[in-house]
Amino acid sequence: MSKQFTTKDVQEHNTPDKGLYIIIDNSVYEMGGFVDEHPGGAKILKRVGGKDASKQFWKYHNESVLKKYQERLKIGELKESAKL
Ligand code: HEM
Repeated sequence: MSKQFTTKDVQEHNTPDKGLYIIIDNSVYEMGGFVDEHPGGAKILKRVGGKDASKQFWKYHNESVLKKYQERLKIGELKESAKL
């Protein structure tokens, strides 16, 4: 089973130093090691650290980006109770 996170866990990881967690749909991604490589730039990613970035993600990317990077960046899922 994949690791479960609360929205609080995600909120507490909002800088590359602490770990830069973002939520896309109900999955949690750790972007700290990827910010400097992100083709869309580091700044825009840092701005959504600790937050749900689903809307922004789907605006600029498609499913193939997620498929390509999820093995490297995905660290788990949001807990059921955190979806409220
Ligand atoms: C798992 C998270 C993410 C991954 C793996 C990722 C990866 C990428 C990749 C590979 C590109 C190059 C274009 C492409 O191949 O489609 C890109 C472009 C971009 N990304 Fe991300 N990205 C992520 C999250 C985000 C988020 C959360 C934002 C906004 C807050 C963002 C904003 C952008 C922008 C603005 C571009 C440039 C689009 C363009 O030049 O047309 N990305 N990203």
